[in-house]
This record gives sequence, C-alpha cells and structure tokens, in this order.
Amino acid sequence: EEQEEDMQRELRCFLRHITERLYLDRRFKTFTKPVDTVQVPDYLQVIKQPMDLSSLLTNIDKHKYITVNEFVRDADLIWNNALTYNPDSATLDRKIRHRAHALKDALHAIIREHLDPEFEKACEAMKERR
Ligand SMILES: O=C(C1CCC1)N1C[C@@H]2C[C@H]3C[C@@H](O)[C@@H](O)[C@]2(C1)O3
Repeated sequence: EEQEEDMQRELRCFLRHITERLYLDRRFKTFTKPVDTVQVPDYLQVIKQPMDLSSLLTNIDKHKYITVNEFVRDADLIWNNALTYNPDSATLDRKIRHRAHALKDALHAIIREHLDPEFEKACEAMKERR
C-alpha cells in the first residue's frame, strides 16, 4: 500500500546516493562500466555474474532491490569479481585488487554511516509479506 511505496522510494533514493558517491570517486573509475567481453574474451568463463556501478544504477531504477541487503549482494560482486579475475602478482593485478579492497571498504563505510537499521528491518519485513 501507500506507505510501502513511500518506503521503497526512500530505499531507491538511499541506494542511488551510495552508488553515485562511488561512481564519482576517481579511484573507482575502473568499476563504473561492464568489463568489455570483446577485449577480454575469457572474462565470462571466469566470472559468472558480472556487475558494475552503472548496472547497479540501472537495477535500482528497475526496482530490482527491495532491501539494502539485496543491493549489497550485487555491489559486493563488483569488487569480488575483480579479486577473482585479477589474482596474480603482476603490478596491474595488484593495483586492481587494491582498488577492489578500497571499493569494498568505501561501500560498507557509506552504508554504516547512513543506514538506519530500523529502516532496513522495515524493508526486510515488507519482503516477507510479499
Ligand atoms: O577485471 C577487470 C576490471 C578491473 C576491475 C574490473 N578487467 C579484466 C581485464 C584485466 C585487466 C587489464 C585489462 O585487460 C582490462 O580489460 C581488465 C578489466 O583489467
């Protein structure tokens, strides 16, 4: 009903705020767009669920997420995929993994500093009702 729609609108605003903060951070430019699977032909053999910051924004607008936890599961794919696909001691791999850990820490710090646990509980309860 109406108050549920209001809560979901507030959730989408919250998730856009998080994602836009990360999207605008120059450290995370490499995570803003999908990996180019033409330039990286084996990527989809290694990474089964590609994810990136622009895809998160698209998913938010398509009402894919009705709880913060569902959003975090997709957002965590971004940095986890980077660690999985770039595991070597080569300098570029190390640089990508450093950026992946920075993305993980920034994502979870923004959520911790802005998310009211009671709000997430209300979203989870609504999910159970549906
Ligand atoms: O994993 C990634 C992105 C970095 C975080 C997401 N890529 C896989 C390729 C390996 C490495 C070097 C380039 O081949 C470039 O295409 C990629 C892009 O970086």
